[in-house]
Order: sequence, then C-alpha cells, then structure tokens
Amino acid sequence: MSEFDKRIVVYGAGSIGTISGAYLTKAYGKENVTLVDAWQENVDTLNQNGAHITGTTDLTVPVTAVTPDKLTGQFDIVLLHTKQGFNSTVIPAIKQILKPDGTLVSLQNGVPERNITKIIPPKNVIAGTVEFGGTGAGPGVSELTTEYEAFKKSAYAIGEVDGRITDRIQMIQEVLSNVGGVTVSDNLMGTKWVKLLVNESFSGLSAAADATFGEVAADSVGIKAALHLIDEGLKVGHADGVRFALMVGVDMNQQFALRGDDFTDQQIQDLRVFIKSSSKLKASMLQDLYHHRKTEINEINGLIADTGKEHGIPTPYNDLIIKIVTQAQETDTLPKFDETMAAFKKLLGNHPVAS
Ligand SMILES: CC(C)(CO)C(=O)C(=O)O
Repeated sequence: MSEFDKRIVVYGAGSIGTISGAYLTKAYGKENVTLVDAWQENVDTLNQNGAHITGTTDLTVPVTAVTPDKLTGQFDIVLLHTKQGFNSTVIPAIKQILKPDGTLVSLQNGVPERNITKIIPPKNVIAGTVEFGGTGAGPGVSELTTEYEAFKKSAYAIGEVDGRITDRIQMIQEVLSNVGGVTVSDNLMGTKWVKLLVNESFSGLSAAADATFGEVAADSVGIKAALHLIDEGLKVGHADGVRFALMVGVDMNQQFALRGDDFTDQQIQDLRVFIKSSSKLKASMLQDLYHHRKTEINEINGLIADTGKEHGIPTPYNDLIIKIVTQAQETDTLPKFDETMAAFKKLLGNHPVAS
C-alpha cells in the first residue's frame, strides 16, 4: 500500500464521490487520497467517523476530507464527481492543484469535456462515466443502490478524449478497479452518450416522478416513456454523428430503437432486464430536488432537446421531462408519480411514435 506514489483527490464527496473515495482510501491509504467537499458538516463527519457505505454493501473506511479552500499541494489524479453546474469555479480550482503531468478524470453526466478542456489542457484530461448509483444518507454516509455484483463488474467506463489506449488510461483503470469494474473505451463520446441515454430516460423519469428506476420500469406507462426517451436520444445522437458505445454489453440501438409503429413486448421485457440491477437507484436529479438544489436537467434532457432542435428532430418526451423537473425546481416542490404518469400516458396516446 505504502509503495503507491500517486496522490489522488476525489473532488465532490456526495453520494457517488463518497463511495469512490471510500474504496480508493481502503486501497491506497488516507495519506494518498483526499476527499473534497464544500459541505462542512459532511467533511467533519467524514474525518470523525470515516466514509460509511450502506445499501448493497456495508463498509466504513477512515478517510481524509477537506473543504475546497483547505486543499493545498499538487496531485497526480483528480476524480471529478461534482455537478456540471459548479464547473465555472471547480475547474479553475482543480487547475491550481493538478500536477503539470497530472490527470483529471471527468466523470460528470452529460458531455462537459469540450468546456473543461478550454481551461485544463486536453493532455491532462481523460473522461468517463459512472455506472453505479448512490443515494446520500446524511453527512458521511452514502447508500450504494446498485446490486453489489453489478457494481463490481461495471462501476466506470473511461477513455482518452482521442480514444487511444495509453499507459495512462491503463494506470487509471488499475486505480479505479479498486472501486469496481472499469471498462476502457476507445470511443469516449459514444460512451458519454450511451450513459446520457440512461440519464435522460431513467434519471429523467425518476426525477419527474419521484420514483426509483425500478418503480419507473414496473409501471406500464413508465417503461414505454423510457423507451421513447431512449429512442429520441438515439435519433438525436445519430443525427449529431455519435457512434453509441455498448453499455454493459448492450447495443442500445439494436435493442431499444423504435422500429415500426410501436415498441414490441420483447423490447419492454429487455429494457426491464437491462435496468434490473439498478432498480433501487434514485436519480441524482431527484436527490437534488429533495435537497432544494439546482438539478442537471439542462445538461441532461436539455442537451437532447437542444441538439434535437439543431437537427430538426422533435423530442416531445424529453420536453415533458424538462417541463416537469423545471417546474418542480422552480416551485421547490416534488413531482407526483401519478400526475407524471398521467401526463406521459396522454403523450403516448397523442404521439405513440416519437417520429
Ligand atoms: C444513473 C445514475 C444514478 C448513475 O450514477 C446517474 O448518473 C444519475 O442519476 O445522475
């Protein structure tokens, strides 16, 4: 353990960062790994009680945590786990603490890499996706909501921005393997976009209906709406030149694109199987609504709707998610499952085909 000579920062110790930070600290020691979070009570509790992971596992690891203003020194690896909405302050702050040959691993939802590399040189940036879920359970505690076996098999997908398989990407793969399974992608944009499909469908519906992914999938309207959302994302992505990567071995286009007038029963069944290991997940956008925080609706469903507009592709299902979540955010209320499903049922009736 002590031979490890890299200093790691986990920037953002929310529901996901706490899990990453706990496992990395367990592997490399608290002298090599620092968790950074703006919430003072969270930082204090992490330092006093350690990072406590509940849910599909049970683990407590003593960790080092600081607020961003207390982070000093230079680091080799920074895992970016904060929300895109904070990038205008977070990315310049990371630039100050990243070694000249250090690596920022951007793990945010959406596709923020173009803007990040305007501030941090592209040679210092790799990117990826988080494929597990966590729900914040108070300061210092995060509930792992993905089934443990699925998490150990597939926790992150990472890649160089230009898709090369380098020594560096293999080194980061080895580091992150201490948390869970890591896929190396030679098609990073395809990887970010395939995660976006999950976010704009299940995370969008989870936030818009105050529900877990499993509750959305079990509902006959919810699962159909999810298929339409995925189909819109596929159409928009294809028009934008995206080559979608596989997600946990699944070709989303082959399995879930709309062919003909309506989705088949097989597609409904396949989507339920695909999302099963994530049944307990609550979207981070929903957790944002619980905690009166701004959601990533513009960076997730908004990205699909805006890119759709650029290419003249209608996105009525994404538009409805945006409407419901934005309204909840603006009025500081929680959407109601039945009302959301009724609104989607109407849309399914009016526009059974996403066109
Ligand atoms: C799908 C999930 C839960 C995975 O971390 C996510 O990215 C989100 O809702 O923000």
